[in-house]
Amino acid sequence: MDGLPPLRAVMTEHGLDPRRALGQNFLLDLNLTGRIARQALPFDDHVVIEVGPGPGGLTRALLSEGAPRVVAIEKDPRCLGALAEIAAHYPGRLTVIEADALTVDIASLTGGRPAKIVANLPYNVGTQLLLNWLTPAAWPPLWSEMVLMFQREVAERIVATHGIAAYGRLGVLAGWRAHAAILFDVSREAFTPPPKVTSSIVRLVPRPEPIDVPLKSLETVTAAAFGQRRKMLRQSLKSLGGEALLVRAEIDPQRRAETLSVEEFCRLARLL
Ligand SMILES: C[S@@+](CC[C@H](N)C(=O)[O-])C[C@H]1O[C@@H](n2cnc3c(N)ncnc32)[C@H](O)[C@@H]1O
Repeated sequence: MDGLPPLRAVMTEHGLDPRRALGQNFLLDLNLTGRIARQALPFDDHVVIEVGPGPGGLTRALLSEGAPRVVAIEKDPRCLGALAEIAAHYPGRLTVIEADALTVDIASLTGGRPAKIVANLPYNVGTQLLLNWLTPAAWPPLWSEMVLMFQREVAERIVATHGIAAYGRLGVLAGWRAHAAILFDVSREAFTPPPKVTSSIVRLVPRPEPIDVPLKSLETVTAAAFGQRRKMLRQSLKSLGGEALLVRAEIDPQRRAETLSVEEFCRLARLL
């Protein structure tokens, strides 16, 4: 399709037998990776940051869909040969960094240009990576859009709002910074090897206006509230001021955590 060898042949040539410890469930169908890459259009002058390119299915799709510049961070050195072939096919457009993405400051990769993050994330570190990108104090964030694959259950927690069973700390932190939506599901069979569960593609875009509140306070209040999510807030927030705190925030002390909007959590956090 793009003049490069089929991904299955690439895996054989480079000895890329998938490793579970690295969350390696590869997408080998370029039609599917193309569909994912197109969710991040238009690329304009954005740098696309991809975490975990593996044998390069999504990387190839991003480049063939016109991303002017892709910076890919991969922890597994076995993938570097296959990725170097892609870089040679698209001169000057792909940079591969061999690193653990958890330790990379992505601000150092954009060269001051706007960025989009597009990735089929390793499941074991996906949530932590998302939190690393969501929570820096700087506003606007350096990403103008993220298109990310998660296990469906995690995706549901990211997009959940108040009143929904999956709503919890992750939904509050995501909602504090971004508007998030599930775009479509990807079945287990699409991966090599198939994971245990269905996956979903999530899009996040920054909120139009930031909500000014210290991250630490927001984490403290959501941890306490959702740590005892069945209890009334006057009980679950007892150690943080309980009823008096809730009254100051003009929130009914008899409510439960999952009924509070992101804005209400932020109001409470600001009073801590
Ligand atoms: C789910 S696979 C996706 C591979 C490829 N993007 C695809 O869609 O076929 C996750 C990839 O992330 C890499 N990876 C795992 N942990 C990582 C980390 N901490 N930092 C960077 N890459 C990591 C794995 O080696 C693997 O290539």
